[in-house]
Amino acid sequence: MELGPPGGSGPAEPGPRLRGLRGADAAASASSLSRFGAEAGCRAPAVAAVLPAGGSGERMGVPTPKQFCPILERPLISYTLQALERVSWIKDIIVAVTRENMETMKGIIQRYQHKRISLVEAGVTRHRSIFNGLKALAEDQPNCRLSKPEVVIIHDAVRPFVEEDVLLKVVTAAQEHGASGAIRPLVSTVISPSADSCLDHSLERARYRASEMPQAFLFDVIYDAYQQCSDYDLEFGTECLHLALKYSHIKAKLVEGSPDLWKVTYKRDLYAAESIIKERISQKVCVVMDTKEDEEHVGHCLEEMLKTELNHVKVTSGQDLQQIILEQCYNFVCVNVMTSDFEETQRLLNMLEESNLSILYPVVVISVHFLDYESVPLGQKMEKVMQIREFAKEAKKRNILLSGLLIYFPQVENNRGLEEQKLRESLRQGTTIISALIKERNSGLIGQLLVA
Ligand SMILES: Nc1ccn([C@@H]2O[C@H](COP(=O)(O)OP(=O)(O)OP(=O)(O)O)[C@@H](O)[C@H]2O)c(=O)n1
Ligand SMILES: O=C(CO)[C@H](O)[C@H](O)COP(=O)(O)O
Repeated sequence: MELGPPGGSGPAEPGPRLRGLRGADAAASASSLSRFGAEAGCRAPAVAAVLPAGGSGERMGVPTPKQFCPILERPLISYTLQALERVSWIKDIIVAVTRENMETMKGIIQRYQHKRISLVEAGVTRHRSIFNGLKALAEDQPNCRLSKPEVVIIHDAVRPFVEEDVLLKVVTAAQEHGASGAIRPLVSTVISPSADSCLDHSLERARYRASEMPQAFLFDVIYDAYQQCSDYDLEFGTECLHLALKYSHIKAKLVEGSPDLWKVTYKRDLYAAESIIKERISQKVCVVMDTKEDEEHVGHCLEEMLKTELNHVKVTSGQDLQQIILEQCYNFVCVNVMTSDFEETQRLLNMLEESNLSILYPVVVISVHFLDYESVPLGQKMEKVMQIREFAKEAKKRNILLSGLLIYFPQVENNRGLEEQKLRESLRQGTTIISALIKERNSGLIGQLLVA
């Protein structure tokens, strides 16, 4: 079986087109569904997805509905859309949003270049929102523009870390069983309180599971269920699998999901989501060298030190920058030896601007300058380095977080041993600073010239 993304290690492929990448990745994703189907003895079904996104996020306790809350300055829902739209075999993605948030949603689709999205109006409950989404795909509805899929995925807009492998599993199981949903082991025991708030009974935790999303259904199974269900179900129901059982008599196949499928519900979940995203985009660092200089070996020393300090991170040299950008590296260390010019950094910034890399994630660029700032008077040499503020202001407009780092590099040779020791110390300190800038992605530090 060939699954799409590599086990959740990297960020979802961006909606905007990164030149050259999308075609190959999309083909791999499309073939994953047909191969999986062939192995299971069935053909690849037509698949669409419905995303309820019409809630107000009361439990989050902030005025903005949680699906529009920013994570690294991008709304949460955009991450979920990104995770679904990179799966090429999902033909249509229907998003249910309230009338008052319709323009906001259109703005998000445009700004982050999301594809294959149709909007419908949300209902006053989650079930009503989902029903509206299904109606947009049903052939019996007037003005129906979309074609009815064989299988429909239902996924909450506030579960951003859904991977292709679990989507594939629920879709294939739905094709065979009529309905399927992701489950997780329970974290806490479920108990039932009596009317006077005393324990009535407790469930045996090992026998129960938490029902998560995504879920998938043969379209007719779930659409028929929604058409038959009562106002009470639509008003108070929380489980689509239950509707399929109650009204279409289909027992859903349950599929084990990953811990990352959890629903962003409370404020702390936003912090958790941000940490996961930061961690994912910090896994690769590219070191770009100024190859004109003789002393470039210090650049290589820095590269080696970065490899030891960030031992779980892939540190590569930037020989083929185009390729590295295509591979979605979001962190660049631009090494300038014995110069305060920004030529190399500027070249990199231009390339980043040409690519669409920073549309979805902030890209960190650290302009490193090896300078003998102890014996050379700072004045003239530093003038150029100080321009970093201006560069950074411009770069920020394109979601690039630029900061500068001075590493002590002795020019005059007097006490070799001592200078060597000072250089190593400065390199070590520089490595720690670089690591912090990449991991934290703090836009408050842009334009700063840090000294190691
Ligand atoms: N009338 C509604 C209510 C909820 N949802 C969506 O259903 C998903 C899961 O619901 P939930 O986590 O309960 O979201 P909220 O209702 O927004 O949260 P809360 O219960 O805290 O108010 C979310 O994507 C939410 O936007 C929806 O489309 N229409
Ligand atoms: O996990 C789910 C389905 O099993 C839903 O996300 C959850 O039940 C939605 O319920 P609510 O909108 O009331 O939070």
